[in-house]
Amino acid sequence: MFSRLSARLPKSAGLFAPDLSARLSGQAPRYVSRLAAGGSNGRSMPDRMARATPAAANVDATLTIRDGPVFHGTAYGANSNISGEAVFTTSLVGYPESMTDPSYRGQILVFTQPLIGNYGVPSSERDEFSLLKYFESPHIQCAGVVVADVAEKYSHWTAVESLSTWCAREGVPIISGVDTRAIVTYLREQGSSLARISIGDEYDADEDEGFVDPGAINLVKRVSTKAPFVVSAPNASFHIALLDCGVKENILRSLVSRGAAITVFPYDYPIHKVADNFDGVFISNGPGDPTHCQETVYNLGRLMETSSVPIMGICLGHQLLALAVGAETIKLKYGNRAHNIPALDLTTGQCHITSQNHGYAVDAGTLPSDFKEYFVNLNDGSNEGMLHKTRPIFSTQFHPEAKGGPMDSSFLFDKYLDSVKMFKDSAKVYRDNRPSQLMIDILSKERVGVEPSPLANAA
Ligand SMILES: NC(=O)CC[C@H](N)C(=O)O
Repeated sequence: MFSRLSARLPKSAGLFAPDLSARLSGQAPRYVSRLAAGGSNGRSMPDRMARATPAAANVDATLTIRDGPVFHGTAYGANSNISGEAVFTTSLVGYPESMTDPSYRGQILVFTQPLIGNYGVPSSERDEFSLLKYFESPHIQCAGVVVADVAEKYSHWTAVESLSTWCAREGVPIISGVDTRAIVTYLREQGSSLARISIGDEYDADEDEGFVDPGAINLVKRVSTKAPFVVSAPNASFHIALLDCGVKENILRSLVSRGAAITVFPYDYPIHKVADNFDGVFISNGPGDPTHCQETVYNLGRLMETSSVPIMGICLGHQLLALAVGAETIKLKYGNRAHNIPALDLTTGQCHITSQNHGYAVDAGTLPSDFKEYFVNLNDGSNEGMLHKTRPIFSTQFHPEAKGGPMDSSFLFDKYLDSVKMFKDSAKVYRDNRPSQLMIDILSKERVGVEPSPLANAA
């Protein structure tokens, strides 16, 4: 496998030559870019769904970073030209989980781990709660994949197909045989950037309109369920309303495996109007810029004003809750995407190794006086959570459900559900015959009307 990698590298290095010795000596790396030549040729990106066929063997692929370098490699996966925001992840394993995480919608995922695909791709098997066992949503969510060396041969007891076959079926291209060290060096220094993967010999070097900016789209709308559905443990003893901004299966599993019933609502559902029928409200992870979800921010503000229900949010859910209480979010230069990021619990002094995938963060300095910072990132000092000083409301920027990643912080689901149980027990109204109980029987048991990822790039 590595022999093929090194066979491809000289070609890539000829087009893009980061001077690593200069970098080691502390000077800025030099990039040789082909962007200087050529103008727009007016060719637009072909519709990705129309070309969702496997890339032929030994076909060239190009990764073009807007206003940046161009990398040439080999095409795998789908024969599709795509565009998105190039971001990198330093996770070593968990590519099926990351690629199906709706928070990656519209992004080109660059793996720093040089070999991806070696344990193949598992099946769409479901567990006892009807949740996907091995994926975080039913489809690949990222727009494209960049990897130094894609493994065509795979081996694992859960594997049913190769990474390349899976991507071809899902309309997602892979570019391999590129120097991901150089790409990640660029993204770290310039920040997450718009980019394109083009298959075949031709590519548009600087056609601006060919770059789709997922930051300008309400991606949450694309990944959220279109109608409420229910996930429930048998004999569930409490009922949670979850706002689906792109929820990962393992968030649902983390709640139902602890005895919850969950009604999952579309992200813009007026949750404040139904919260009284539930024992807790949960806000999920999701893609894109949190400021695009103004309706959700408004609804959450009303919820916190009108109800004392326990609330927990994860990642985008954390950012939306923060916006709802008047705090601000910022875009990070290149974000945090990894499975080993240290977050310090400011209430205990304990450090937890966390799973993360985000490009935005809450500005802790803007939190209102009734909230305090809960966790802080020990790598870059960014905010990792907030906690209401007196009420059962908290949220985290990292992912306590992991998948992939370490389970250090899964205790936060117990903490949340303890407050849910306490709230239920202390409620003055008898809560077991509420309309929400009926919903468990009549609602769909799966996400409703969610578009597969390739449509994210359609006009
Ligand atoms: N995982 C998430 O929920 C990501 C949140 C948000 N889209 C961000 O990038 O910051």
